[in-house]
Amino acid sequence: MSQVKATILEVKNLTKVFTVGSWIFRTKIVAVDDISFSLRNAEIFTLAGESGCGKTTTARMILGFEEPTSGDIVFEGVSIHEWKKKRKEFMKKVQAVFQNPFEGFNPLLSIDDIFFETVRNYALASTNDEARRLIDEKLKLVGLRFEDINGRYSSELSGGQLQRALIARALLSNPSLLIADEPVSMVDASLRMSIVNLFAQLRDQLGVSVIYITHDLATAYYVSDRIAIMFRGDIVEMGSVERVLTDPKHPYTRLLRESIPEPDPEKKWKEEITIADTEYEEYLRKGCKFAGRCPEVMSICREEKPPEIMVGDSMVRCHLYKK
Ligand SMILES: Nc1ncnc2c1ncn2[C@@H]1O[C@H](COP(=O)(O)OP(=O)(O)OP(=O)(O)O)[C@@H](O)[C@H]1O
Repeated sequence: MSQVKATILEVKNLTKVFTVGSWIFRTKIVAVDDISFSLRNAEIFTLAGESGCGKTTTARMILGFEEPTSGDIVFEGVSIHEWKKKRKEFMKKVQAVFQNPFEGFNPLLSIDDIFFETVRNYALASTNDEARRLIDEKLKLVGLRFEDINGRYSSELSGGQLQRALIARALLSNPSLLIADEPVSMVDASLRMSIVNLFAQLRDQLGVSVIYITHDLATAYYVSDRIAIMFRGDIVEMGSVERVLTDPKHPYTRLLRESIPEPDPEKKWKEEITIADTEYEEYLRKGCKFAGRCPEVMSICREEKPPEIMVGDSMVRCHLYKK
């Protein structure tokens, strides 16, 4: 009998509006526009879409780094507003793995020191021996040994080794949720699959849930259970990865599957944001935000935002499927 897994995270009508531009030209960007999804225990859920669709902003709100404009996030049955009062406990349970492994460790400290510091910070062990055993155990899970990090600095490890070490450090506190934002886009192409595979292994061995954020539909297909495709702040399609990527319903998912751009390792978050006017328009469009590019556009698409429509077991936000 297949067991229904418990829900670990619920994202409810989450919205984030940024105001950008100079005082002469100010405009609003609805970076995340009323999105809802839930994540079950031991599930890998991918947020995919082009640059600027709101994936990272969603992750930052879940992690508590960004305040939602409206909506709620409920983790293990407790709202993030409540978790704010227990920040350290929350951070033990929800760990992040970011894109650039070279920025993940303080270059002035040896990696073993950083691991011991994390153990101390979260009070995860009462003796040095216990700390060492814990560190060994987590390194082993990601295919590293203590000798690989002992007395070594981040500049001495390869990108792949560093990303594994970052994942091992994230596991020290036995988190129930890992948020991995483009974790392999700066890792050598030949090593990407092995790192992505680690997430599946951690899900299966430890029951960890993972939010995997990526541009790369190939690794998403390989590793995820479910996927949400985002476009200009909206989730336009969501369902099992098998269904969404082999039989996409939304015209944007179809387009994305054919023309997914490579993640750009040079690209970093910039304080100053300049995007083309047409893109601003897309964020603020009142009907379907994809209407301007959709090969199957109808007049209603420019007028009304499509509702969430269930097609089989998946959700599609597209007027084509209105009954
Ligand atoms: N702090 C901020 N201030 C103003 N605008 C922001 C801020 N953070 C994000 N944005 C804007 O919100 C939109 C969504 O950005 P976000 O980084 O969430 O997208 P993304 O899908 O993760 O893209 P990428 O893959 O490039 O990181 C973009 O237009 C971005 O420029």
